[in-house]
Amino acid sequence: MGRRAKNKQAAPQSLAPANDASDRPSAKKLGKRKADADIDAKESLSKRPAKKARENDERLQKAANGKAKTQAVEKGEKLSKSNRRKNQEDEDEDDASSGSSEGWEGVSDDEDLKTKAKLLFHDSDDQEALVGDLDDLDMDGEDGDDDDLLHGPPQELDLGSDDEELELAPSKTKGKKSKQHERPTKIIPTASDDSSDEDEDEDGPITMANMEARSKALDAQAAREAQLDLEELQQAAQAGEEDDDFADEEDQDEEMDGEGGEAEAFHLPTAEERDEEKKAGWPDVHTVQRRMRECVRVLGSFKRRAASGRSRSEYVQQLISDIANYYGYNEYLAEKLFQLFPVAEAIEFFEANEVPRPVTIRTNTLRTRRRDLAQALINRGVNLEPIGKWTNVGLQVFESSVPIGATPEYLAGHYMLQAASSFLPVIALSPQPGERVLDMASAPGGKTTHMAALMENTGVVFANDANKVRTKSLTANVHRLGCKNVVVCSYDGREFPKVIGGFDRVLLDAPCSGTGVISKDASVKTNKSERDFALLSHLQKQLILCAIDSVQPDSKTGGYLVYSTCSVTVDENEAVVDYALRKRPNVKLVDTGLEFGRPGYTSFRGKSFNEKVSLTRRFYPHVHNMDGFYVAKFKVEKRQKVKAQSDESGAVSKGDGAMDVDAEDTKFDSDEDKPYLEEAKRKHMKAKGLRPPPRSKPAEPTLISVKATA
Ligand SMILES: C[S@@+](CC[C@H](N)C(=O)[O-])C[C@H]1O[C@@H](n2cnc3c(N)ncnc32)[C@H](O)[C@@H]1O
Repeated sequence: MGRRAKNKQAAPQSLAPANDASDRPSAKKLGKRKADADIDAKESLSKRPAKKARENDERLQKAANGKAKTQAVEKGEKLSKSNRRKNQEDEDEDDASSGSSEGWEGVSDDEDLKTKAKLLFHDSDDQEALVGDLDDLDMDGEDGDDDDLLHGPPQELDLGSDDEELELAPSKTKGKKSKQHERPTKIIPTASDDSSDEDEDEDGPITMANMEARSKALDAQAAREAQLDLEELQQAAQAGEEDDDFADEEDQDEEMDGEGGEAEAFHLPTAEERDEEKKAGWPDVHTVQRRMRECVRVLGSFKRRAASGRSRSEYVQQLISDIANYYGYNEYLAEKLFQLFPVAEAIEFFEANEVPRPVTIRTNTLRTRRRDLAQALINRGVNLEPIGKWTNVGLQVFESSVPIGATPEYLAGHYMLQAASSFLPVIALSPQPGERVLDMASAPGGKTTHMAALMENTGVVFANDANKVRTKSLTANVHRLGCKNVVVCSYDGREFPKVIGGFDRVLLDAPCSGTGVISKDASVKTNKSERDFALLSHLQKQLILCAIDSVQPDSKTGGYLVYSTCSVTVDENEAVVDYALRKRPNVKLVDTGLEFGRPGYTSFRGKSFNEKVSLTRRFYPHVHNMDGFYVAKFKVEKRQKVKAQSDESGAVSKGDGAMDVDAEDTKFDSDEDKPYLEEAKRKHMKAKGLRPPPRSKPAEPTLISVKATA
């Protein structure tokens, strides 16, 4: 348990811009934080984009006064996890969104899958490695985390999950009167975000009558926000390097501290000192905070601020080590996540993982309309608002006097409790009425039921999940929501398209590490190792090839695959997509059609990916105030086996519009992952005090699809 995790659980964070113009890090949070709790609380609020700080200064001040009190108490104490949760509940009596995911988790049983996978791949060379992998997962099972690994993060699965579990979800506001003006942050900034408390009172609660007008106002506000963001970005670009501006502020702060005689010169521990410190026990939380702040500051302007003789990597190492300690991650994962962002932004990401995401529901349009649902829930004392203009079925719940997972409307299937990020892959896939669609890893069915609704209960959705136990909650949700076009089945996804193929569209919401949903399942912080990522990536690569092969390229209306995960790591996202592009030249990436999200990486730490990977989209808790998520959309075209033909001049040409596809080259390539898997296994054995076998000789490099150009 990290210092941060022990000591602090803030209220839901700043408003998150939905447009890409504002997809940049806001003020450098940690750098601004003082150990002083009051200031810390204010700064937590200051994470709002600068324009909001300008426009909402008064409102923020008010809010800060309230929050600072609570946080001051929290800061000073070391709380156990349960105490922390309790504290959060008390603190958030007025905060309907916080902590509500607790207790929704579906616990899955992977026995079936493991047995099945062993049977399935017993005969196949390609799959041998996988059988080994699953055995390895068994070893992990000793640590109790193989369930996650095989079945994806439970918290992602919770969000549309089992009824009983939802009913357990505590309503933080039970018995409290709905107070529109005290609502927490929202996923998308809207008109009311920028209005003062008085404005909000004037607007009053949402009713059926004013909902449309309110929606329009939200859209207009979002457009204004986008414009402001753009202006801000332009100003920032003109003003020069942001980090330096920020650092200057810090310098001033420090000078002031110095005047008060409080500032001490910062000493970056050496590697030996760090080791000693670890043995002796970590320094107090204030020291760690200060050190992190200093490291961020120095790394923001290294040449100017670094102590002489100290390298950048020393600061980075210290910072990662402190992040791991402070937020409670294993160092491997802390480093992996840290590497995804610029330094100051990384801190924002880790901070965001300490804060619950807003509670959101998806209207089931098979049963009701959003405005009718909203009105019915408002009448029950639920305080809610449309999520944003990018979805016409989502509602964000701010507070509720009834358990949101047990209202008559919920039981009648009028809505699904579902994370906003989970809407995205379905919006991207955009299944059409009358189509044949496969949801390859579908339990507990949040996305399946969304697709069934978009298809207006026509056509057919094959909802598959390898885990039989989990298909029970899937079936329950399918029934509750009145989906009549869904066929539930339970195969290992890697059996498709042998089981059945020829789909107009396929969704592969892949089993993943869950690094995007750490705020819901903190166990991810410590139970994911290098080996897990290697195994998961391997499984995801196998699944994606099967998903591609299950799409009907001739489909008159579709021919699409959407690949998604609730993880932010490159191994599970861009690397998998890039692999699919290499192995299946008959697919291409297309625009997801999603209005926001950051582009996928085209290069990352020395690895280069297909440049079209920038069409894929990344979503982050600290940027979009939704779970970390990744979405890629492929168009599958006809496979053409065209051998290269030399023209008369001897030059090699391809057939008209054809791709070079060689059956051998496009099989799943276990060899590609083999070294990583082996290395991971060696490390695992070493960690267990076992002697790893000698490294096998690296295989001769193989030629990939180069027949035409050879
Ligand atoms: C991220 S969850 C899916 C969530 C689901 N799409 C939803 O929206 O409710 C991943 C799912 O993959 C399933 N799974 C794991 N390995 C699988 C495999 N080899 N084939 C098919 N499904 C698998 C897990 O049981 C888990 O339910």
